[in-house]
Amino acid sequence: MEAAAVAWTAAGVGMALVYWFVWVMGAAEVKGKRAVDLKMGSITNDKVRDKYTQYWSFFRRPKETATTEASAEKVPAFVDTFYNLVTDIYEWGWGQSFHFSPSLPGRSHREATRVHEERVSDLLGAKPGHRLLDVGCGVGGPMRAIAAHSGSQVVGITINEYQVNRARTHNRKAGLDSRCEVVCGNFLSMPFADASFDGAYSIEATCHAPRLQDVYGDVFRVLKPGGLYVSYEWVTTSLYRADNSEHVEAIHGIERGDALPGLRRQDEIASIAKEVGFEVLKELDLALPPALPWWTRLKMGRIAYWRNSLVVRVLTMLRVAPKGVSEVHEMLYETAQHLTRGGETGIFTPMHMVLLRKPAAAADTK
Ligand SMILES: C=C(CC[C@@H](C)[C@H]1CC[C@H]2C3=CC[C@H]4[C@H](C)[C@@H](O)CC[C@]4(C)[C@H]3CC[C@]12C)C(C)C
Ligand SMILES: C[S@@+](CC[C@H](N)C(=O)[O-])C[C@H]1O[C@@H](n2cnc3c(N)ncnc32)[C@H](O)[C@@H]1O
Repeated sequence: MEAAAVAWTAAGVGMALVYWFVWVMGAAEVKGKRAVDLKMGSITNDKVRDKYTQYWSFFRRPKETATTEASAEKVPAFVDTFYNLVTDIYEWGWGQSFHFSPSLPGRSHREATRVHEERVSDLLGAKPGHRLLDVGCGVGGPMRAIAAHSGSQVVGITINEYQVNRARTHNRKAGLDSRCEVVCGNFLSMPFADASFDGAYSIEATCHAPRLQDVYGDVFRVLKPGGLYVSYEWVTTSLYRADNSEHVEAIHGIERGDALPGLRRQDEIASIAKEVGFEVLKELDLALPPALPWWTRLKMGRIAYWRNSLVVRVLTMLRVAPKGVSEVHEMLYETAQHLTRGGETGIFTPMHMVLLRKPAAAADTK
């Protein structure tokens, strides 16, 4: 009798622990995504591993993906696959804004994220009546913050259909669907009319473009003359040394784990903007002091990543999550180490900000 009671108690405690670990601890803090709801975008469960393998073999040597025209053309499709694989994990472990921001003393990550997004809105001078373009909008965290802060209309574009659906759901839930619209498409050739936006922005998204000229050129085309464009770019800084193997390893690690066809140098951005016709009004690395490190959030998350990895394994074993999720999670964990290294050494920044203007007298097309 006593043995039975012990067994029942142990079973009860076990169940409670699993519940706590997976449903409670594994649940989104403020993010709206729980571990038990992890999907791999529009990839069916039986294809997750194959898709991950295909992704990995394509981006294994990131620099080569941009150098031949044939492989550069394939980049958007592989970026789409990447976001099918990672979107739910990002939402679960990070939130609805897929970018970094400088830490703010005494303020939460959520607040620091919002401040970084509102800065874009303020740089653009966004206001009610303006129609803004969000280039590479993810699931729309920045779009909702900017629409709420400025009162403007925002149209977002993403290559990934699954993100379109997530973003629309979040917009509806936030009561912002009348001011936030989401379109599935390629930002290298956008389905928008010439001179149809008052302003545009991209937050940590154009780094996926094999040629920055293509995306900047198309943003230039859809902006009204006099319209402003703000971009937060992922770049290597002047501290990066191509003959330093540690530097090379960190940068390759960042490129491989983030679907990047080769990072650009910080000093290339403004000249590319000018090449397509923009005036450069401001250029600043927002990660430089007095800004506090953006990578501390990644470092602080280590215990949570360990827990997440266990949760993902348990869910895969229980067949709640598809096979292959653990590999994707592991890849992200390694990417986080490379990003941290890039931040600590100062060879990489994810927030090189440029404020650009299409000249008032510019022709409507590039
Ligand atoms: C701009 C891009 C994405 C930037 C970041 C939002 C993401 C870069 C690396 C991601 C993560 C790394 C570790 C994950 C962790 C192992 C997991 O348990 C929970 C999610 C992570 C923290 C995940 C979250 C998003 C990132 C920080 C790129 C793609 C251009
Ligand atoms: C790291 S996420 C950033 C999302 C959003 N800006 C944010 O901060 O939350 C990069 C985004 O760029 C989009 N993207 C990448 N390449 C694209 C392309 N060729 N066309 C359209 N969107 C693209 C991805 O689908 C994703 O939504």
